[in-house]
Amino acid sequence: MGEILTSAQMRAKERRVMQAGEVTGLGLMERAGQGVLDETFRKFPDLDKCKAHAVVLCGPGNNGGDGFVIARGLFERGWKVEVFFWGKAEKLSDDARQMHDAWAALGPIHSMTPQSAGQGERPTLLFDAMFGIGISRPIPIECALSFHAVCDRASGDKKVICIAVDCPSGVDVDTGATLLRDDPSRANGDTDPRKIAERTDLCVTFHAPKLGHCLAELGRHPVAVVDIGLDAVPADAVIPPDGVTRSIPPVAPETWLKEVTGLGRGGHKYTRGHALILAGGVGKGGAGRMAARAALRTGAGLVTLGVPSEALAENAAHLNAIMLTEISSAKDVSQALEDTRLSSVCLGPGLGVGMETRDRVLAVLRATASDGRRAVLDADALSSFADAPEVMFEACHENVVITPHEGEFARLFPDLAEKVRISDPSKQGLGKVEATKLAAERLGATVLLKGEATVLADQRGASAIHSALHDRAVPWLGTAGAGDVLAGIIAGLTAHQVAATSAMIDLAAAAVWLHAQAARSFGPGLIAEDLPEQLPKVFRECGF
Ligand SMILES: NC(=O)C1=CN([C@@H]2O[C@H](COP(=O)(O)OP(=O)(O)OC[C@H]3O[C@@H](n4cnc5c(N)ncnc54)[C@H](O)[C@@H]3O)[C@@H](O)[C@H]2O)[C@@H](O)CC1
Ligand SMILES: [K+]
Repeated sequence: MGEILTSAQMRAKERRVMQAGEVTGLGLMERAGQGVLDETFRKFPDLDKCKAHAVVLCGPGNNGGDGFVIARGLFERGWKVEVFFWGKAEKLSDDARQMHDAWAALGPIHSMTPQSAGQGERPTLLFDAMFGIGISRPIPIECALSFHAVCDRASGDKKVICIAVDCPSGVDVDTGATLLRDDPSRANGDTDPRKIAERTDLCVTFHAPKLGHCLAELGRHPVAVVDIGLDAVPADAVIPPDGVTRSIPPVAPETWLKEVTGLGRGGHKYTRGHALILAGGVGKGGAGRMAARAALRTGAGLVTLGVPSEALAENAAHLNAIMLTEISSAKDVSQALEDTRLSSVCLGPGLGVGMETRDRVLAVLRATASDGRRAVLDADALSSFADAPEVMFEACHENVVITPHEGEFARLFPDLAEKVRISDPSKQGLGKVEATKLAAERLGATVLLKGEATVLADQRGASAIHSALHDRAVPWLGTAGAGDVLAGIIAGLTAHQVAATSAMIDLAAAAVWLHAQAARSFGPGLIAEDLPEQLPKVFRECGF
């Protein structure tokens, strides 16, 4: 699939497929409930050896309808099932009502309160079918407390396995954050009982992951996606292609990588381009050298490191295949870039924060503004504009990518970063994807916001998420200099002539994937210097 949807896109898709007469709401609900059960038994194969006892918490919307299907499915497997319901049967949608009644013919439906839910023996499984993608405000506290009451039942010695139906109740799937009420007595909402996502062991969603499933806040537990028959209508009949956030890597990463980067297509060192990396002064050149090495390992035909005159000797002692040139000022930058064989530029790592760096960035942006050459701005190149981000926005163009971490992002886009911290939708909070898209629009270029979940967006509205979570987690990538290497990989990929027709966001996404793949391939103990050295193995594994 490779697409990540918003809740609105998912609803649009459901409506369209139902209108086309391909499925009914009832059919979707049946498949959804059965799909959750199938995934649960697949992910926890020893369940049949456990005590066959489950609790299902059903809410007032269609998420609750899925819960009644799950209850029936478990009953048919011979499980003891307790169902608690929050809401009124007469207010349920027709579909959920039918599922409610089908369960009522098999077993009792208890009204959901923390007291009632806390009675009895701890079950093996707890299904959270209280609220799904339909919430717009924090969930009732009684529902959250009922969930915890089941988990904390006194009798029983095993931890309850918690399965979230579509999403943990109370989570805004567009942002991945739990919707909380402003409560001054609770600092940062840390102890708000509505944060039930932290107790979730598996989340089973439908058709495609939603944005929040791929972001770190919600993405701490595994997410399974089940097919409920919505592929009958092609996605592009419903959602404009650039409106869909793409999942990186897509289903066939090797083919995608070849297409986007042109790597493995042959050529010689000149067609593979020439990357210029600017490095800092005496004793500050390590970051730039690592970026340069990464650019060379990524396949740039030639790489030149530009350093101030006083740092030439130090760098000469470290470099062999990488060439060295003196760049001591913004004027030198402009002069160097008069050589149009230099096809990409990377600056920021180790450059130092200040006016000098700012002038160099502006010189690069001017020189590359209209000739298709690519520029990567990272680290100090970004922080140098903290006082006047609009100066950078003004000079940026579509062949630029900026690669901030959250701190650098907040320096350039303080208003957007602030909104990402707001979890109350009535106060107009923003998800990380939306914030990155707005930043890219403001910048007129590609923004790559680094993190466990890296979010990319460009000036045309395209977006993508690379989620290094669960089975793709690489915590050891959080090491000094790893960001410098990423900037270098982008410079290497964008230097190639064959990559000239690829959009910046695609090349940046390919770089993020290669970077994480190199870290995964090396494993724990990784230091940034290992990353470029690991790339040949990654390329070999891709079949280049
Ligand atoms: N045909 C469909 O639309 C399908 C929907 N499915 C399920 O349906 C879910 C979406 O259903 P709904 O749109 O009914 O939404 P939800 O079931 O997520 O919840 C919405 C219900 O809760 C109420 N509500 C929302 N926020 C509340 C709050 N903070 N406090 C109290 N009540 C609140 C709403 O008034 C509504 O009754 C999906 O997550 C999925 O689980 C699946 O069955 C697949 C098919
Ligand atoms: K749920």
